[in-house]
Amino acid sequence: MPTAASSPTRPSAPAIDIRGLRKAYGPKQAVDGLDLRVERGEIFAVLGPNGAGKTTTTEILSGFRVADSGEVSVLGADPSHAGRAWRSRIGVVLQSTDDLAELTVAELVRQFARYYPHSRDPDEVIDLVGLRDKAGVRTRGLSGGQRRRLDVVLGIVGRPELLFLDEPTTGFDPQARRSFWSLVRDLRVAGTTIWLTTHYLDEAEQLADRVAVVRDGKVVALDTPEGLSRLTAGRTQVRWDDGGTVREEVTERPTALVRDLMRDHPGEVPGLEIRRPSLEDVYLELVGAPGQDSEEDR
Ligand SMILES: Nc1ncnc2c1ncn2[C@@H]1O[C@H](COP(=O)(O)OP(=O)(O)OP(=O)(O)O)[C@@H](O)[C@H]1O
Repeated sequence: MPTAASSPTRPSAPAIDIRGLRKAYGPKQAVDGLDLRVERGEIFAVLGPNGAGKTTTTEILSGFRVADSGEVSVLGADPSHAGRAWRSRIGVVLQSTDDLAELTVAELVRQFARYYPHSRDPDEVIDLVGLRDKAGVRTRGLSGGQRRRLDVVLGIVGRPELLFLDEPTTGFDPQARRSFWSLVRDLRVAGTTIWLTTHYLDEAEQLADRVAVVRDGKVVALDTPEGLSRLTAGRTQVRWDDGGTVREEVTERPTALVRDLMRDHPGEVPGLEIRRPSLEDVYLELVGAPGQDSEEDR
């Protein structure tokens, strides 16, 4: 574990502090004035659709890409100028790594472990993600989901204080996702701060202490998963058949509305449906429903 001397960040300082972050690719503003603060020890999810700017932000925070403007502090340092000691304190699982395909899983993990001063036992970490029976297989022979699990091993073998996971469970089957989630929770219990980007709502809901919903490079909502769910509170859809026409009202007082409908319709209210919007409805409202034009498609 890092000593106080190797860890210049004050315990109360955030793990990540982002102010006014911007990054464009030509005319495309991928990150458009992002402000975020991630506390130490939390699992922070960045949830958004394809093209929302999640990968670009993660690459800037982990020192793989330089921002156009804004201030970024990660474990007390500017990632674009941070050195080897800083890098040994973070773990990164970016999308689509394709390195050293001729090495076996065990050889690659051992090689990575040597880069870090306080690395974990390579065999133990390989076990942890269920790749023990693939330890002797060349990495190019792995399936997509197995390769992703190997990426995760490479991200955590250095025992990072802060772990970046960019859409880590893409290509996982449901069982692998569940065991990955439990691994992430264990890492948090061990004190690791986790930055997790995802476009899976259930993943953010299951894992995150707080969730930033991003769209077009901006934060459109930031709260705990429960707080985001509360955005649906007080909004109930009541539908009924009004002489052959389907009517719908969104109301904070569904009981009163139904009472009025019962008065107008002695017996059954035709086609009565009452529905509270789910968290998914709220998310789609925030980021735009599938198929709806986003900046990416324009
Ligand atoms: N190297 C690049 N050159 C040009 N445009 C890019 C580049 N990388 C990303 N973009 C564009 O910037 C926007 C944000 O992309 P980014 O990959 O950061 O989003 P994302 O939220 O991670 O999406 P995904 O979930 O698809 O990975 C997109 O419109 C993307 O097409």
